[in-house]
Order: sequence, then structure tokens, then C-alpha cells
Amino acid sequence: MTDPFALADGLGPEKIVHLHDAAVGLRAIVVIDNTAAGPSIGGVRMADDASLGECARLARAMTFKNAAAGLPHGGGKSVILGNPAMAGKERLVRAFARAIAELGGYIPGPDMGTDETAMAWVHDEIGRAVGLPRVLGGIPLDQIGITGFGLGVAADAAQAFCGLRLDGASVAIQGFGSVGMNAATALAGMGARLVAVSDSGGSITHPKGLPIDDLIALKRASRSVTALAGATALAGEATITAQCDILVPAARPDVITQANARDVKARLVLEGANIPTSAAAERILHDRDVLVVPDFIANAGGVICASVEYRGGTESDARAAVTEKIRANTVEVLARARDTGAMPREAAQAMALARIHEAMSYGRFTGA
Ligand SMILES: NC(=O)C1=CN([C@@H]2O[C@H](COP(=O)(O)OP(=O)(O)OC[C@H]3O[C@@H](n4cnc5c(N)ncnc54)[C@H](OP(=O)(O)O)[C@@H]3O)[C@@H](O)[C@H]2O)C=CC1
Ligand SMILES: O=C(O)CCC(=O)C(=O)O
Repeated sequence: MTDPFALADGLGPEKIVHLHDAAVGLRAIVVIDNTAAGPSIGGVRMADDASLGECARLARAMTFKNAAAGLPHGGGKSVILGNPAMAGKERLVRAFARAIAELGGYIPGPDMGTDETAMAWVHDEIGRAVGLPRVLGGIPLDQIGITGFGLGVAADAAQAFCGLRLDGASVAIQGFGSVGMNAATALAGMGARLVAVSDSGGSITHPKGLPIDDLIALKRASRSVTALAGATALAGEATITAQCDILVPAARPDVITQANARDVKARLVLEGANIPTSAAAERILHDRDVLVVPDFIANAGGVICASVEYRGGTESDARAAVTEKIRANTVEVLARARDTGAMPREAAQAMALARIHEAMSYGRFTGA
């Protein structure tokens, strides 16, 4: 067996819990990374191939994200191993919920493969979840597309730092779920044009612009974007290197790598997905003057909304908080990066770490 503490460092993880219920076929992992600022919030990912390593990296991203946004929450994440389209998903999600009932330091929300309905099942079992349907008093963060909306705010703030005008800019988006489709809508609202898009069925392009409403209608009908008439099909991962001004990864981790970073054509990368870019790839992009707005700054809309919901706020409170925090953080991080020559992620981590360390300094054993 490998060292069970191999992932441990000065921030966490505080708890790693493996959940197994043979009767329902549940195999899941929860990582509570750091709760110095408050109980952790982070999404529940449902995927066949998620791993402990991925879950821990996602939980750490939440620690940074929640701290950077100034939320009274630490970071956590969970994965349920399984295909989100499976029959019997509700049974599995309900079994997961019961298994985390005593893990009070973790507040689950939606992530890839789960949505407000899944959070309603979790809430029904244990009374603890965010991103709930309105009828349960929630703010359905996936349905209202608040993370995509926040990516639009980040893009608006970032354009001045890379000499780009959103009006007329071309955009490629990998993944057309809650984040991807709402980012497309937000960017189109500021004059940008969607020229390439993908989902798990493949990629398509149209240099003159793809019709976002038609693409959304296809997804609502559970079809792939590749079913759009009149578009040109591209190879699977081709959105990453598509000809465009702005690239929005909005699907799985580790899609911009050392192998393809030199082929990225965009001048601005807005990280909608969590951990989409390897450290080496981010360095390559930085050296090529491609501006990257890091995941935990750009895609914080969902968790900011979740935090507002947790405290009984309204959807308009959430939109105001997302707009204010993402705009301020994007400007601060990009200005620090410009002024110091650091990568935006380094500047963002320094900002978040200062807050995490301060929160940790109030803990009982700090300095003992
Ligand atoms: N939801 C939120 O508020 C937040 C989400 N995020 C992150 O954003 C990312 C997307 O989340 P979300 O939109 O909620 O997830 P969804 O499950 O709603 O959508 C994911 C999309 O990615 C597509 N996809 C899956 N694999 C691939 C692939 N290999 N190539 C291209 N597309 C692929 C899916 O295709 P198909 O439609 O065919 O299944 C789907 O369109 C994740 O990294 C998540 O952690 C970050 C912050 C908040
Ligand atoms: O769904 C949530 O709880 C917050 C969003 C999240 O998990 C994320 O930002 O990755």
C-alpha cells in the first residue's frame, strides 16, 4: 500500500474518506482539504474515471477559491465513481448522501455529473447541500449559469490586460454543460463570437460563428453539439488549439498540457474548468504572452453563489456578490502579475495563501 499521507502538506487535507456500500454499488471519495475559515464547500463530481488524486487537487482548488473570494468556508470536494447517465443514479446519490451525514465539515454542491436535482436528493437525505432547486429555498446555481456569468465578468476585467476587445473577439469553448453554455451566452452578450465548441461527443467549428441558442437546444434535448447542421467537425480535443482569441476550457482537468500549450492560438485563457492546465503548460503559455485567468479566480461564481444561498441570500444578492468579487479579484491578480512579472496563478495563490494562513493562525494549535 502506498503512503496514506502522501498528499499531506502544510494546508491539508484534513480528512480523506473512502465510502463503499456494496449493496448499492457506491464507491466514492470525499476530501476535506482545509476548514480554517469555516466548513468546506465544494461540488460532488460523478464520473467513471475520477481518482483520489483528482479529488484532492480539486479540493485544494476549492481551498484557494473560497479564500480568494473571501468566503467563510474552507475547501473540499467529492467524487462518486459512476456514469452520470446511469440508471439508478438517484439510489447511488442518496446512498452517498447518507454516508456523508456525519461529515459536517463538508457542504456538498453540484459539479460535473450532478445538478440541482441531485442536490435535492442529498438535501432530502441529510438536510445539507447547496445549489438546491428554488422550491427548496435554494439558488439553482447550475440552472441559472452563475459560473458562466462570472466567467463573463472575468473576461470583461481581463480584456484590458491583454489588449483584447471582447466586442468582436472569437471564442472556443471545450465542454458545453452548465459552465460552457453560460459562458458562451455571457461572452456573446458582450459582442464575442463562438467559433468552436465541444462536448463528449466531439468538436465543431464555424469561423463565422455558431448559433448558441441552437446549441443549447441540442443539449437540452440530450444531444451532442456535433448534431448541429452546417458546422465542420473537428478532432476530439481540437477546441484547445482552435483559431480564436479566447479559449474557455469548461470540462475535464489536465486538458492544456506541455504537449499542446505551444499550439494554443488564444491570447486569453479563461479557466472555466477546475485544474484544466498543467503547471508546465501554464509556464509555456505565460512565456508566450498568453494571459491565463486561473480557475480559482475565474470560475468562483458557483461557490460565491452557494455561500450566499447557505446564508439565506437571494439570487440578486448572489449576482451582485459574483460581479463584485470576480471583477475585483481578476483586476487585483492581473495587476499584481503585470507589475511583478509573476504568473497570474502565482499572484492569485499568494493572495489566497495570506488569507488561509491568517485563518489558520486563529486555530488552537497554531505555533504550538
Ligand atoms: N457548475 C459549476 O458551477 C462549476 C463548475 N466548475 C467546473 O467546470 C467544469 C464543467 O462543469 P459543469 O459545466 O458544471 O459540468 P457539466 O456536467 O454541466 O458539463 C460538462 C461538459 O463537459 C463535456 N465534456 C466531458 N468530457 C469532455 C471531453 N473530453 N471533451 C469535451 N467536452 C467534454 C460534457 O459533454 P456532454 O454534454 O456530452 O456530457 C459537458 O458538455 C468542471 O471542471 C467543473 O468542476 C467550476 C466551478 C463551478
Ligand atoms: O457546487 C459548489 O458547491 C461550488 C462550486 C464548485 O464545486 C466549484 O467551484 O468547483
